[in-house]
Amino acid sequence: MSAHAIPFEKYHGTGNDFLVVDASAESVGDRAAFARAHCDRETGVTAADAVGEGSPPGTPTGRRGADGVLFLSVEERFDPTRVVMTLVQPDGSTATMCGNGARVVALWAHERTGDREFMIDTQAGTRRAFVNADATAATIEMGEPTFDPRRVPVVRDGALADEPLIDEPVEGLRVTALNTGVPHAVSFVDGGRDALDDPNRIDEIDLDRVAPPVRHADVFPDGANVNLAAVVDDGSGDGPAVIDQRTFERGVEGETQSCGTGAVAIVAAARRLGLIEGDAAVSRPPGGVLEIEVPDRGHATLTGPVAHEFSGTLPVDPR
Ligand SMILES: N[C@H](CCC[C@H](N)C(=O)O)C(=O)O
Repeated sequence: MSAHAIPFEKYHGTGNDFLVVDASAESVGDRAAFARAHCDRETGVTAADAVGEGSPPGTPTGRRGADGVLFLSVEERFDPTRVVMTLVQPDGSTATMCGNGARVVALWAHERTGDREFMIDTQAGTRRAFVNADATAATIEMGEPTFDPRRVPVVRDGALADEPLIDEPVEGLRVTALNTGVPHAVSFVDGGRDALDDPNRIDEIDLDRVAPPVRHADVFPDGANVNLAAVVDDGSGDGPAVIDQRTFERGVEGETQSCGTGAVAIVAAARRLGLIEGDAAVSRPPGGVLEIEVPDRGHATLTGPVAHEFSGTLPVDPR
């Protein structure tokens, strides 16, 4: 292991946790190896790697490792300030977009610049981001979700080649396929987290068993993140719809505490299937509460809490 260590910071948005490295100040030659080593849930980064000020161990996620490394560079010569974001995942792959990661980027950039509005350059496009007045939450414009099979992407032969994949069986789950910056499969189940009497409720499903065949199905040439969703309130009364969420993430190859592109995908799919009323909804992944808007046209938005956990240094070459 090389002795050379670089500064990092750890943040999370609704339990989706990320290491942040300032890519304009630090150079990491092998980003995939860095992410694989330090994101590992058994041997990766811990609060014990923290130095200086920051929250003590027992921080909100409190777990070893992370769901990815955000390599960021701020470009203050633009107005609003731009931040170039690259997310390298625990398996070493790069994701084109990450909703909770982009919310972390906004808070990180706010803490550096004092600004509240940013343009974040992702591989899925440039996204506007806002930090709230007391810097406890951030909103991201997420682009327009698409069900277009060429853009999810979904690949099928013959007459189905140009058809979107809507509420159809794939490897044992009924799913709807769409892209919200990254590919998602959404499967609606009956009981929400609190429906304790329902044997089919969302938390009774063995996601680590049912998701991988869908995630690797031939119809998804780039793979897919796999979401379970239960409509708890359809939004026909007072207030927005409420949906419980669980997501198995490509690149993490496991369930995460929260997924922002997944939350947007669930709300967009629920609208498409006529399961909810209105264009605003609340999604409740295990790690917290996200607010989503999916208007008929234009950007979806994603809002939710985001927090700094601790700062420290890590070996740049962990092999
Ligand atoms: N957690 C992220 C999604 C990362 C995307 C990634 N897992 C992939 O598609 O490879 C989010 O909040 O949107």
